[in-house]
Amino acid sequence: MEHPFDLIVLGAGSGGLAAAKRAASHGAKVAIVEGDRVGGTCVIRGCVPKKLLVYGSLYREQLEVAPSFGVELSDARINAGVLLANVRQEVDRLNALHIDLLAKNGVELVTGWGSFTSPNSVAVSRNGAIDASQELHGDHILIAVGGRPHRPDIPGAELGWVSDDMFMQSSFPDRVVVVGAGFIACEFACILHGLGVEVIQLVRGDHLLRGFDRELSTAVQDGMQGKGIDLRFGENPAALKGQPGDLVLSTQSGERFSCGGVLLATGRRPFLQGLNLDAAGVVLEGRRISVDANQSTNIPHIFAVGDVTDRINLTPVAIDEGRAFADSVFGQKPRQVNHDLVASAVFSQPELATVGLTEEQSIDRYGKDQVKVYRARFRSMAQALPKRGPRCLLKLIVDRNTDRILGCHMVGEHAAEIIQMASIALAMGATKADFDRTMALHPTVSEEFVTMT
Ligand SMILES: Cc1cc2nc3c(=O)[nH]c(=O)nc-3n(C[C@H](O)[C@H](O)[C@H](O)COP(=O)(O)OP(=O)(O)OC[C@H]3O[C@@H](n4cnc5c(N)ncnc54)[C@H](O)[C@@H]3O)c2cc1C
Ligand SMILES: NC(=O)c1ccc[n+]([C@@H]2O[C@H](COP(=O)([O-])OP(=O)(O)OC[C@H]3O[C@@H](n4cnc5c(N)ncnc54)[C@H](O)[C@@H]3O)[C@@H](O)[C@H]2O)c1
Repeated sequence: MEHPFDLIVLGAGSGGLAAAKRAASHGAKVAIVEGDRVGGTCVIRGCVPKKLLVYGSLYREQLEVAPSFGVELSDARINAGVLLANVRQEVDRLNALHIDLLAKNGVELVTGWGSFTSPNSVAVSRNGAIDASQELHGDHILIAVGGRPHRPDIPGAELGWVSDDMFMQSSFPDRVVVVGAGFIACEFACILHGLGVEVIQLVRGDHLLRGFDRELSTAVQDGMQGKGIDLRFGENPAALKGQPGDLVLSTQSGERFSCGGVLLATGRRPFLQGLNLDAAGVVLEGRRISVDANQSTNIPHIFAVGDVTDRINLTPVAIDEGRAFADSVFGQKPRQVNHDLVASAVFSQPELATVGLTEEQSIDRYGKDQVKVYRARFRSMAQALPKRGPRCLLKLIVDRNTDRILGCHMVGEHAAEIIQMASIALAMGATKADFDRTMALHPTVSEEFVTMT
């Protein structure tokens, strides 16, 4: 069979775009198939529009404390509709930019949903119909189809929003119930609260952000509650009733919450619908496509990267996996991705960022006696005049035997920016003595990291 493409990429999101452009730069003939908008989750309905909403949602508090800095503002009003429309405009600009970049890199964009017809061929469908003229053949195929939000299995779940829907609203109602305690639930609870919405957040466990350093998640929790977000622990959703704009969410404990909208932020799952993996012989591990350290599936010329592999579901990870695949297969530069030291942030308010092992993981791995924890908890100088706002928490986890920093964590202003830089030090194997030798930059929040005793 003829193989006109060296590579067919399924999905033009973070991983697929990065892989397609890198493979083309190595001289490969590449087609990328996208059923929705080029840019994928991060650009269209994830990181980018989310962070823009975070920026917008920070203003209300800044305006509230402005008088303590001598700035008198009257008649300030929040118009979430304007913010949402501006965010969508920026998303449109980035979508066009990514389409343009594909053309500039010589990657052929095929619009439609890809579906395997054999291990080397993909049919493309548009509006539910397969375009027979567009069966693509490729020597290599990369599956980069990402994930989708997962709704809980409760009656009326379809009445709730998932994160995708949040960006398409024209305004937000006065009262919203957020279900979940992970990244998306915490980020949107804070965005909505910042935009003046009354937020009730239902958490099925007893704390937010499971899997993060416990002390840090408690600091976020205290900060969010301090702002007025109504956190309800031990609450499981049971049913959703009503109509758009006028909903009642009942919980298994018998509570009923009336609200204008419900955000179901209850996790994401790999999006495998319509891929017809059987025709390619690709096997699944549970709900994800499992790959080896070279991003290869059980079929040697079929690879997968990003959220569909459900490893670390973050944009920079998907991008690096895509590029490592392309460098290895088409660039004669074999390399594997290091998934061990991936910094991450929750853009909640207060913000949390982290790199390396949590205190709990360090103790599990090395034992309590070998782990020393340094922490600083304080109100930052930015809060001195307003006399309000959550406290910062900075934390270093150190291996007593080697003095190496195992984890560096922070809740507070600019946490993500600070931890991004700290992650370089950790990747280089920094010790506590290295941090201590570093002169503090004063007055900053992060200087505490180099003065902890
Ligand atoms: C609300 C939200 C906020 C986020 N914030 C952050 C953040 O701040 N930082 C961060 O690092 N990560 C964040 N993420 C996670 C990040 O967006 C993902 O990890 C990343 O986009 C994964 O990239 P991907 O290439 O695997 O998949 P995606 O970006 O999801 O791209 C997959 C693409 O494949 C397409 N597709 C699916 N099936 C087919 C098919 N059969 N044929 C053709 N095309 C197909 C889809 O339409 C999609 O465009 C966030 C996610 C969400 C939902
Ligand atoms: N800042 C960032 O980097 C960022 C932001 C958003 C999303 N993401 C990525 O997207 C992924 C998905 O985010 P997410 O927040 O949807 O998932 P998550 O896994 O972080 O959180 C899901 C939450 O839903 C709860 N939950 C699940 N099923 C439930 C049910 N039936 N009833 C009640 N609660 C239920 C879980 O207990 C958990 O608190 C993240 O893991 C992350 O990789 C990253």
